[in-house]
Amino acid sequence: MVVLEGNPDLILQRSTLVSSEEEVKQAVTRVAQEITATLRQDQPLVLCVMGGGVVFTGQLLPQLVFPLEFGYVQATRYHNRTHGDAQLVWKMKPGEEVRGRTVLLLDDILDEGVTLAEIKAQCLALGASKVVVAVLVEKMLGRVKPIRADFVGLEVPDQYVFGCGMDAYGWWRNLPAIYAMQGEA
Ligand SMILES: O=P(O)(O)OC[C@H]1O[C@H](OP(=O)(O)OP(=O)(O)O)[C@H](O)[C@@H]1O
Ligand code: HPA
Repeated sequence: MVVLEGNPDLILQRSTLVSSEEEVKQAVTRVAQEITATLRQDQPLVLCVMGGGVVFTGQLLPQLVFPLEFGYVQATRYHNRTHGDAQLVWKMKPGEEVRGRTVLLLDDILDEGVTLAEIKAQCLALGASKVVVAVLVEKMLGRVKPIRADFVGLEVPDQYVFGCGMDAYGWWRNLPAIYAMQGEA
């Protein structure tokens, strides 16, 4: 069996393009327009879900033309692997600043939904008045998830995808397009 883990060049060689850079840009612009139409009066607190959310956030924020505040949370359950643990590990929890606010969570991918469901629940438990979720991509699993995203840029097939903030064994978050890793669901 070929080991892809420490071999970023091989990972990329053995992948297929899912969404081009242009498709990603268009999706981000559409999502920005949808969010603006919905939240422009809300003065939301926008929270990037680090680290995967960083590219989507960086592309989206300058296209949100209304007053907002910005911060981040960080949690992981994949640990640079291709399957997630049941348990989410918090690195930076939301704090008191969410109380009474409309919170907009920005992440790269809604896959099984465990991560965003837990972050949303945490924000609500801390007194957020509303939590809205936007993701660059949603993986089409064909089954019910514990959360639905309010805004979705692109739908991707049930394969392990990377690029645009999403890692492949820790590599390639920097790619401007989205790829599927061969042989990894
Ligand atoms: O919907 P789920 O199945 O819960 O998966 C989605 C989450 O998985 C990834 O995070 P990861 O745990 O890889 O941490 P990272 O952001 O540091 O990559 C991704 O950034 C999402 O936050
Ligand atoms: N790719 C990258 N990160 C992820 C994925 C994926 O398919 N699913 C959950 N986190």
